[in-house]
Amino acid sequence: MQPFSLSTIINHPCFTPILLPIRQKIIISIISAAFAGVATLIAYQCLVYLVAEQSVIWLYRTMLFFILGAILGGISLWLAHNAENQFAKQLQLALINKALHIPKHTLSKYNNHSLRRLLSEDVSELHYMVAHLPAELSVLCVVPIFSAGFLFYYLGAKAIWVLLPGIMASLYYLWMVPYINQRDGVGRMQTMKNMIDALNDYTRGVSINRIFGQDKGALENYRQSSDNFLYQMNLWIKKVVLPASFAVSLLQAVATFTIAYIIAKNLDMASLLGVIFFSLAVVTPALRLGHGLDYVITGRTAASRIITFLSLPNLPYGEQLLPKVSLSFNIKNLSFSLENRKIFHQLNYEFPRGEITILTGQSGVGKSSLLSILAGQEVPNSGEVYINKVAIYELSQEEQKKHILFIPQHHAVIASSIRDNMHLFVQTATDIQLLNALQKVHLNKDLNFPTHQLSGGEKQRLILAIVLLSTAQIILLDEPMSALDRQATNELLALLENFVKQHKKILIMITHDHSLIPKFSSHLHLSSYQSEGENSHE
Ligand SMILES: Nc1ncnc2c1ncn2[C@@H]1O[C@H](COP(=O)(O)OP(=O)(O)OP(=O)(O)O)[C@@H](O)[C@H]1O
Repeated sequence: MQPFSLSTIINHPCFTPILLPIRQKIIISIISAAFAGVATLIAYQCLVYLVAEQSVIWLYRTMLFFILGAILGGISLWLAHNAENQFAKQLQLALINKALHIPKHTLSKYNNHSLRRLLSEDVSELHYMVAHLPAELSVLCVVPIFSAGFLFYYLGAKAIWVLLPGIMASLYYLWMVPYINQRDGVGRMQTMKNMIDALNDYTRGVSINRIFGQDKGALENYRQSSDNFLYQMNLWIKKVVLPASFAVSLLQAVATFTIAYIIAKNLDMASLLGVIFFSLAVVTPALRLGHGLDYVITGRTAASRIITFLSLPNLPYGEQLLPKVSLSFNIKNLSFSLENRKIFHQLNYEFPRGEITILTGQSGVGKSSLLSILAGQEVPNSGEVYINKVAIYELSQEEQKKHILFIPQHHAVIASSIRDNMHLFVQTATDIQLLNALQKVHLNKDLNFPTHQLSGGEKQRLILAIVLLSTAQIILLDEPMSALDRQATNELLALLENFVKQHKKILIMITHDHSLIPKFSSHLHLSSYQSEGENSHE
């Protein structure tokens, strides 16, 4: 992806609401940085007078302006970092918020690794652009002008000769180095990406690689790509870093010193010192900025990824509220396609209250997709999901969450304690209530028990305990008993049936177990749209 330009990033509607609150701090930081630069230059001038007159008053003035420069520089840095922290926090919240509001299949295009990268690495890669770049640009505008002014004061028109090496070094640093960098940058970035990918593949796949005896191969991949990365970095140091540092030290410092000495040798010692100070000071802001330009390139790439994510369309939400009792739940003419492939077409069904509805159909037919649509987490192409005759997208997200408990097939249990997992769904339940629910599903574990040590069947029991505690009227479960044996399935189904009947809930459950079909009077069967042209229900 071609990174967006800086002006597109700053003016993008996703970024402006996050940048606006920190605008004031950034402006004050920019002004403080410029004044800090000027105060330091004045301190240099006082130093020249101190050398010339050797009086205490110039010593005090020199100290005063150096201290003033340091204080203003400190204020500038503090404000910029404070603003950047605020910016990073708001940006992370915006990203998390976006992840909660986009359709499920859009979110599934981002794996855990790329989501984590967006939230952590990409946000921190904007650090330089927010906390340093504005101040460095302002110093680059102000300090060279003042330095040149002082030089003209000492040398008149001849100052142009002493300025030349500084100007050339600055141009080399700000134009040539980024050009060379960019020319080789894509290859270098690719090598770095290969190495990170190899590392991620290795760490992510370590347990699977062990099963297939591929762990040595994965490690070898990582070793090769890190060797390649080292080779590329050494090449970059040879081609870019060394010539740049030679240019800066020889061209700027040595040439400036020589020219300044030749031109100003008739001046007194103090003025010669002034000439050298100010001609060296011309280039300092350019060096600082030049060093940061690398971060601007990576920052622009990170910002482009963030903007692309924040621009994804949200799920539709409304403001409607629902009554607490007597819910009806039905779908009307529901059709859904993914990547231009029709999954199901014109589905109609009324889900009865106080009963379990089972949802069946062969693998890949669209059962999980239908469940996501029923939960309001996916948008159908046409048709509606109605709760109490209100279309689901007219409800607010909070209202949907209040009335619907949706537990997808994967990722339903997070790696933490049993208590944490239960509190995710039922925040107000006491420990006694949690333990009661666990007891009903025959999961005899402590609330602090780590969930990564639970078996597949035990995780499903934990989910069912959560269902028993939930106050939601509509419960959507994706294969909740697939890891349980026949006896446990029958016991837990009986428990669920009672619970649903007693509390007049609507429970829809995907199953591949066809022996369960006769047990339930409400049954929605999805057939493949491609092979049969329509979906059926019983
Ligand atoms: N994020 C996605 N992007 C594109 N296609 C997808 C995505 N998720 C699922 N699909 C496709 O949509 C179709 C329906 O998938 P879905 O998971 O709803 O089927 P399912 O009936 O629940 O399958 P299973 O019983 O195997 O869990 C499948 O063919 C699947 O390949």
